[in-house]
This record gives sequence, structure tokens and C-alpha cells, in this order.
Amino acid sequence: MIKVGIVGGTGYTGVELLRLLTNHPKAQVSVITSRAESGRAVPELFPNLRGHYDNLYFSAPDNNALLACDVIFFATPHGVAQASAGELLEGGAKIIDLSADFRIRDVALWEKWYNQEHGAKKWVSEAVYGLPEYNREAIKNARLIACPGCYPTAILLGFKPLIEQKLVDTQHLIASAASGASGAGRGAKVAMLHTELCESFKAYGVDGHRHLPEIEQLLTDFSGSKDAMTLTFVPHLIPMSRGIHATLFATLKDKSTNLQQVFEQAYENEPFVDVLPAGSTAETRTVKGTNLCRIAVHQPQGRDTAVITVVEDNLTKGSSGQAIQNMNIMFGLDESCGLHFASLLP
Ligand SMILES: NC(=O)C1=CN([C@@H]2O[C@H](COP(=O)(O)OP(=O)(O)OC[C@H]3O[C@@H](n4cnc5c(N)ncnc54)[C@H](OP(=O)(O)O)[C@@H]3O)[C@@H](O)[C@H]2O)C=CC1
Ligand SMILES: CC(=O)N[C@@H](CCC(=O)OP(=O)(O)O)C(=O)O
Repeated sequence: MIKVGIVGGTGYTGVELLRLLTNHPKAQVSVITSRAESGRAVPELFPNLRGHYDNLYFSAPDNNALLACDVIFFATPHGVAQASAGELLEGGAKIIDLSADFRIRDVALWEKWYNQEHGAKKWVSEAVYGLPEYNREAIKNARLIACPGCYPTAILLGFKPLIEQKLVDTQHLIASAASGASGAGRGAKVAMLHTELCESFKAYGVDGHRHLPEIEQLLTDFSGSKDAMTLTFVPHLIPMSRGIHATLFATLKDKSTNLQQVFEQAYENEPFVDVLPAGSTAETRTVKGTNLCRIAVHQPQGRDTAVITVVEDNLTKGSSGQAIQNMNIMFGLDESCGLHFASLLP
């Protein structure tokens, strides 16, 4: 059994790790941290987990206890993993960080977007960006995984075949994406109150969202070119609990390209990317609670704009499910181990 430690067990991604791991035959949670809820049993806070973790108690983060685990997930706000990653890695740990701490290779760029000094500069180059559909080989031998952000996962998987196969104009990429409220975490915020959210829909971060440099870094990697890609990224907040819907626009170099075939071939062996049949609609409810990213390919009126719609659950393929997918790859397990879930309907 893989002994799992989770730092930040009371947040939405931490609790989602707990939920998903109830279904994992080869991993067991042995340490789960919370500073605020230390000493309390997991089901006391999360009754949905009664019967699964009745003897598991939250404890304050302690590197010695974490070092006794085979893998440590950081499900914490950015800045936290940085503070202890060095000591843990030097102690032989394998770390899967769900936060943004190690996603951006250019430390100065990270510091600009996150408005703080990076706390573990020397470990940034060690980190492997944990998008299995792009980095599977590197993930196998990694000891520090930077799990992709929720918006980046959907947007990158939607653009990847178009960029890698050089099918589109890479200077005018556009992504309009909407996230459910759990994307903002479990901490109380006025903007996330039901009364503020419900029956309303808004864009935010239009002038600059911290996921932009992360997405552009990977789009540039996909292109195999040194010329930086530019993306217009507009995130939105939508009144639902879970889910991301991204609509991507790109101008085709050749409008006779068979886009449906391009996507089907690109993802034919991917366990967690489902290219829908031509003419389908990608709906968030079809991926709720699953580790799937579903993609619908469109080319309206056969003109030169590709419109790709992508859905995922921000708490599974967008974070905790993808983190477990990374763990499976790191430990030589079947990548899908413990990650087969049908979506919740309605
Ligand atoms: N929510 C989402 O959809 C996604 C989130 N992410 C990223 O994953 C990370 C976790 O997100 P989410 O679960 O939403 O966050 P939450 O705000 O819901 O939870 C944060 C957790 O971290 C703990 N924590 C906070 N500060 C510290 C600290 N200084 N040291 C140790 N533990 C701390 C909290 O517990 P306590 O304070 O009691 O210790 C809590 O358990 C974030 O970096 C987020 O950006 C990535 C993709 C999607
Ligand atoms: C709805 C909402 O607020 N979403 C968050 C992004 C989700 C996230 O957690 O992003 P990281 O993994 O990079 O931290 C936001 O826009 O900041």
C-alpha cells in the first residue's frame, strides 16, 4: 500500500483527494493535516466520509510525520508547499503539489503574477508539470510534481492537438472559460455567497489572471518553438458548485482540415480525454465527479475558425483526480487505478 500524506485536508481539493482515495486499491491515507481542525476525526467534519476514515484524525503539519509517507500531496494555497518542499525533498519525499508554487519555470514571472518572493527557487527546475497527456514520461521519474491549474488543464487539452500539429495561427488564440464556485476554495468569501452568485454570471480577471502565464508557457512548449504564444484568456464565475466549461477559438491555416479526426487521433489512447462524436455538445454535468475531460470539436459554417469546447470537473481532472493520476504514474501503477467514476446526474 502507498502511504499517503495530505497537507491541507479540509479544503475542497483535500477533501476530494480523500473521497477519490476511498476507491483506490493501492493507496491509503495515513496523515492528513489541518491547523484549524487538528485533533478532530475526518467524519466529524465531513460526514459523507463516515465509514471510510473513522480512525483518521487531522493533525497539524509536521515534516517528520509527512516523511514517513510514500507520497505527500499539498492541497494548500500557493506559498505553502514552497516553505517545506526543500526539507521534504532532501528527506527523500515524493511531492505532488496541487498549488501553483512550482508550475512556472521563470521564477521572476512567478513572483510578478503571485506578488510575493518565491520561497524555494532552487527546486523550481526540478518540478515536472503534471499534465500526463503531455509529460507522462517525465512524471514517471519525478519527485516533485506541479499539478496543473484547473483552467489550464481544460484549455491546454483543448488547444494541444491544434498547436502541436501547427494547424492554427498561434498569435490569436482565445479562451473563454467559466468555473463553478468550488474553484475559489472553501474559505469564506463574500463574492462566493449563494446570494452573490446565484442567478448571475460574470467575467473576472479579464485584464490578467494568474493562470495566463502558466497556460502560455505550456502552449509555447507544445509548439516546439521559442516564440512565446499569446493567449486572450477570459475567466468567468458561474453559479454551480463544480465544473469548468472552456470555449476555445483559433484561426485555422487551412479550413479543409478534418478537425474531428485530428482530435480523435490525438487522444485515442488517453484514458481521461473523451473526444465526443461530431455534432455533440460538451456538458459539465457529464463530467461531474469524474476524472474526465470531454471535448467537442466545431468548425461553424466550415469557416476558418475552430471552436473547441472542453468540460472538466475542477476538483477531479482539474486538481485532485489529476494529482492521483500523477501518483499512479510515479508509482508504476495503471494510470487509471482507482479513478473510474461515472458522472453524477443530475
Ligand atoms: N479548488 C479548485 O478547484 C482548485 C484548487 N487548486 C489549488 O489547490 C490548492 C488548494 O485549493 P483548495 O482546496 O480549493 O483550497 P482551500 O482554501 O479550500 O483549502 C486550503 C487548505 O489548506 C490548509 N492551509 C491553509 N494555509 C495553510 C498553511 N499555511 N499551512 C498548512 N496548511 C494550510 C487549510 O487548512 P488549515 O488552514 O486548517 O491548515 C485547508 O485545508 C490551492 O493552491 C488551489 O489554488 C488547483 C486546482 C483547482
Ligand atoms: C472560481 C475561482 O475563483 N477560481 C480560481 C482558480 C482556481 C485555482 O484554484 O487555481 P490554482 O490552482 O492556480 O490556484 C481563481 O480564479 O483564482
